Amino acid sequence: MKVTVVGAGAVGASCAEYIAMKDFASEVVILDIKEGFAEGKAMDLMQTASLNGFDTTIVGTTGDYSKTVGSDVAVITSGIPRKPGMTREELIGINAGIVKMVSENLIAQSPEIIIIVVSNPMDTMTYLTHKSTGLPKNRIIGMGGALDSARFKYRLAEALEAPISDVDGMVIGGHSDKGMVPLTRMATRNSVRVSEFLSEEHLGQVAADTKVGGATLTGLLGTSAWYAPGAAVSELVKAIALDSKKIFPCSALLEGEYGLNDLCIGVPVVLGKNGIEKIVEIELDGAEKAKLIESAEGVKKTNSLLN
Ligand SMILES: NC(=O)c1ccc[n+]([C@@H]2O[C@H](COP(=O)([O-])OP(=O)(O)OC[C@H]3O[C@@H](n4cnc5c(N)ncnc54)[C@H](O)[C@@H]3O)[C@@H](O)[C@H]2O)c1
Ligand SMILES: O=C(O)C[C@H](O)C(=O)O
Repeated sequence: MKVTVVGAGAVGASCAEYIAMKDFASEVVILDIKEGFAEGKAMDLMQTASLNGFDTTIVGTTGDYSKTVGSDVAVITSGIPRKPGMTREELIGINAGIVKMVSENLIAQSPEIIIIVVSNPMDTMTYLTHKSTGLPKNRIIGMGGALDSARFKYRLAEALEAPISDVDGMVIGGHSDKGMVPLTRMATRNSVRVSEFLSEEHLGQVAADTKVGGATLTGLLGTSAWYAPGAAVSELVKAIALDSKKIFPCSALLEGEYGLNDLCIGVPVVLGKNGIEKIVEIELDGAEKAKLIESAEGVKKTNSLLN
């Protein structure tokens, strides 16, 4: 499997590192516009290969898309991150132009490519990629829910004082501070609903902390996070590479599912060699449905800013 990562910044480099460490890809190409930056990141990462025990070849390039030819999967991380106090939605002005141009360049070299969109505001950037490229809907995937769910599990484990490996849970909805929908009712600790252990108030706090997970880290770091985003992307790429049919919440183009149309938003999907192999419609209760609809309204409002 050949993977291209566009953007050699914090998230792009982290994606490339985790993909290489998991050792399922033959080649990772990192592309950036900053002269020499991707080449430097690729060389530095290649010098970890004998230490970390992987055989993936990592190549860097400054803007030469011919190096990406024949990629099976591309990850778009190019664009600006937010600073403390900003929302993801404020990034649309600069990032929309970048994501549109990058996706066109990728497809010109690799017509069969599967694209994973990471740049923010991610749901709107995923929608833009659908609208501007016309690729089949299974081949454009937005990464947000996998990260938000990892943060949800972190917060649940903290509240439960339990190991994270004992905890399961999922976040659907838009990848935004307000739009995320952590499914607290369905979250479990080793198959037992977490509501058996945590009060409604405590679970409400877990959900609130999960929703501002990205903003909290941006406040601490001065720029947005990269380790968990990179790890989340690597899991999606791995599921495609290994055709594993695992379920992740991803931003997918909806055409009636969940009663929603003409937007990309986080819902559970089955990932395999064809990208999104199935959108899974789970039974939501009234409150969860209402939150998802409100989240979709927020995403559509941001989509309306695309020109
Ligand atoms: N979806 C998610 O869950 C998630 C998680 C973390 C970050 N993000 C988003 O990912 C994006 C990248 O974040 P980061 O922290 O890596 O930023 P960063 O500034 O560290 O890196 C961005 C890189 O993109 C490059 N770039 C800009 N224009 C380009 C172009 N036209 N072609 C190729 N490269 C280009 C820049 O030179 C830079 O190296 C941001 O928009 C951020 O909000 C999304
Ligand atoms: O918070 C951000 O702006 C980056 C990313 O979407 C995240 O959730 O870490």
